[in-house]
Amino acid sequence: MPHPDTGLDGEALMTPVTEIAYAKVNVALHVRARRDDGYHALESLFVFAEDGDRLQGWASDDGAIDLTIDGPFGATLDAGTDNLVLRAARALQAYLGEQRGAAIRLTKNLPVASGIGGGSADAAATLRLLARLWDVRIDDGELMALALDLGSDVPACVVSATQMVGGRGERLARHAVEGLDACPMLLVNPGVGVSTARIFAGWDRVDLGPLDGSSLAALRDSGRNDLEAPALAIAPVIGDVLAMLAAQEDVLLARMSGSGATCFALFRSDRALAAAAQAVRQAQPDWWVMETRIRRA
Ligand SMILES: C[C@@](CO)(OP(=O)(O)O)[C@H](O)COP(=O)(O)OP(=O)(O)OC[C@H]1O[C@@H](n2ccc(N)nc2=O)[C@H](O)[C@@H]1O
Ligand SMILES: Nc1ncnc2c1ncn2[C@@H]1O[C@H](COP(=O)(O)OP(=O)(O)O)[C@@H](O)[C@H]1O
Repeated sequence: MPHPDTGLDGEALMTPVTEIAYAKVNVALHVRARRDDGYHALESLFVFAEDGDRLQGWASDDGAIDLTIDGPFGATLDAGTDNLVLRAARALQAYLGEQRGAAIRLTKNLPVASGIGGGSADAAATLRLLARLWDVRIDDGELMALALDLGSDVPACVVSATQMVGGRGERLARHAVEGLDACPMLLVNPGVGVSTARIFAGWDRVDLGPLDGSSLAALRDSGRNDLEAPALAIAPVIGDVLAMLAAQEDVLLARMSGSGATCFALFRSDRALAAAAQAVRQAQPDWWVMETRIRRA
């Protein structure tokens, strides 16, 4: 069946509403404690890339949510009921208590299960998309509760701006750091998917202390990703990614994001970013590489 955006002759029929599910990066991620509910208490500085997955939506009045997936990583993801796009849409329908429908097209540009919150960003973008498509206004607190129910990272992804994040992901505070806005950023994934739950389970339960997010220098010198060690134990290739990024010219900071395996590097200039991207692609043609910038807070 043709998608609603094109007729049989390819002619445009309806203009979709579009949202970008911006890739999330943890500039630093301190794990402070294991909580009684099984989640971990975190302190993390979240930034978002200017790029990510793309969602397009068309309203329908039959109450059904129809999801199609394409894009470079589309084939690695199931459009079944567990998909976070469908879970988010169902959650919003239940909250509204009415069955408005939509056809959603997800263009999956981000690798799955890779520490840059692709699924969480998709869920958040779905909430934003459907609120626009159905023209509903949701109270901020209620929107955040809906989001948290879908995953720890989803509230921060709803905002998609630089934030200090605490709790298991529900405590959010906008947090500007000089030098981060629009900073050139490279994302590299060596092609291994890692399970977030498994990486948290490998944390050694040693609290190495709070996060100082007062400056880029503090984030670089005393910031950590406490999930790097358990992730390296499961996927040692992450060490190769980190070494390659750290060796690039004019790199400001290189680290793993989230539970991995994607690593990021921040650069002093667009030129340094382009040179590093080229070097990584040349050395490792099978790795996924994305050149982007940090979204302005
Ligand atoms: C590690 C982080 C850092 O931003 O990112 P990703 O690696 O997923 O991108 C997040 O905390 C991931 O958030 P999210 O991916 O939404 O996780 P959830 O679906 O809520 O939880 C998946 C599993 O991870 C563990 N988990 C998650 C969050 C948290 N604060 N403590 C945990 O222990 C739990 O075992 C949970 O069952
Ligand atoms: N739309 C989606 N995009 C990515 N992953 C999804 C999606 N829906 C469900 N998932 C599942 O969510 C899990 C976490 O995916 P993702 O958010 O990409 O990784 P991470 O939490 O490490 O950043 C994956 O195991 C995947 O199967």
